Amino acid sequence: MQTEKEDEDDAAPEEYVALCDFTGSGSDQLSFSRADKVLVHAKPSSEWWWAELQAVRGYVPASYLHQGGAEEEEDTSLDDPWQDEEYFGSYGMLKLHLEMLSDKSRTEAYRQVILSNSASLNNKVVVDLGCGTGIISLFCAQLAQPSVVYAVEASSMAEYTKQLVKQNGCEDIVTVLQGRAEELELPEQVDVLVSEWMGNCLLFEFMVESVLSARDRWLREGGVIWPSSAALTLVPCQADSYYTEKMAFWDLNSSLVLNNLYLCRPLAQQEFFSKPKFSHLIEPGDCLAAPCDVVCLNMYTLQITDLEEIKGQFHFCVEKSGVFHGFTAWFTVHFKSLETGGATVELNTGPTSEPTHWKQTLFMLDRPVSVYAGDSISGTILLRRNPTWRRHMTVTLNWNINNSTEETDDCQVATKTFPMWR
Ligand SMILES: NC(=[NH2+])NCCC[C@H]1O[C@@H](n2cnc3c(N)ncnc32)[C@H](O)[C@@H]1O
Repeated sequence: MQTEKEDEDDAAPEEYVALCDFTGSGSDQLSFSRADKVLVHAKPSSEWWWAELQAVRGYVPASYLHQGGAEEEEDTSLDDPWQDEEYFGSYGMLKLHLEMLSDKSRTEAYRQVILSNSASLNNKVVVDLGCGTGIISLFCAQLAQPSVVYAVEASSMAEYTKQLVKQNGCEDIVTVLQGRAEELELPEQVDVLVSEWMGNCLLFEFMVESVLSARDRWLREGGVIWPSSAALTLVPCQADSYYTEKMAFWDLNSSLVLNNLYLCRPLAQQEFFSKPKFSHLIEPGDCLAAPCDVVCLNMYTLQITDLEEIKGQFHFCVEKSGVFHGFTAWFTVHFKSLETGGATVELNTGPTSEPTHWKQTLFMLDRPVSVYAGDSISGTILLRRNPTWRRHMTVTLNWNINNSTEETDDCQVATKTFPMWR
């Protein structure tokens, strides 16, 4: 990738600060750690710059660097790429815990896991990572006889969790440890690591990284992790009411104000369709094809580095003619039984299950397309983690539509990238 530019003696390199760690691949990429001061000598492209650190030169990803004076180094993006202050601050209040505890499917799935494995949990050492109010730890203590449950919780909710454990008579089994799992030590390895870590579109919040880090540090050889696997499912869908509400409203004379508001359409597209819609409830009848699992994660083998970019493929056969407004995504997690041959528990957040607090995630196309039974929609999905804001990602969908009708063999190819949220 060398150009004569990089070989020139530079006038004056610019100093940048690294926002997070970068491990170069290949001999011409320069590795660095968060907060390193990197000298940028040339910017041959918007994505890769030629830089120097401690007299070593190489290519660096521009998005990992931040230029600013001393005053800007106070910028939170340097100190808190995980936004932990805001993140754990929100979990220190009841709102999110009330939402999760009120989610019957979610809470009952975890209760079922403990109940159906109660015999095997006898005398086991369990850690509940991100225990919140401690409900899963209480299930363990009340429905089984583990020797100990370490309930790990970083937010200030842990103070109340300690009282809840005592109030429910479980203090001889459940030990609440307040702190980020990454900064805590447990007195022993564990037999079982259980956590409810799933975010919108499965990965948002990237709490999964904390689970994998805890697995690598605390789970003994042959130990069990719950959930044991996770799948992200996608389907092409109609979203007529959402489209009408947000976009058709601006068409001539369709809105209540009976004026020409047509010029607002590009604004509406940017404002309402450029990001995914969380908490979307898709009707089963809105699915234009059979859903497809596009990503499958094995929680025993998944590595933290795998989370940077996760790719999936799909091929949908349109089963009924309709309007292709977008894609809807949801996830399913499985809890393998501790007992050989025991039943696997499933928590499915899709449209054919009881709605959960996650509901589904809708990715709207810029323009709806009519599709007909027999057409096919195939392509790829790419979940790319944000190198700076570590709880965020972008979702890129590439698709092409193959019309089934003989007379036209036109194939419409398209792509769209959705930030979630940065
Ligand atoms: N399913 C989700 N999307 N969120 C539900 C679980 C999140 C709970 O885990 C806690 N939590 C999240 N990450 C951590 C961590 N690394 N260490 C300790 N507690 C954590 C967080 O404070 C909250 O109480």
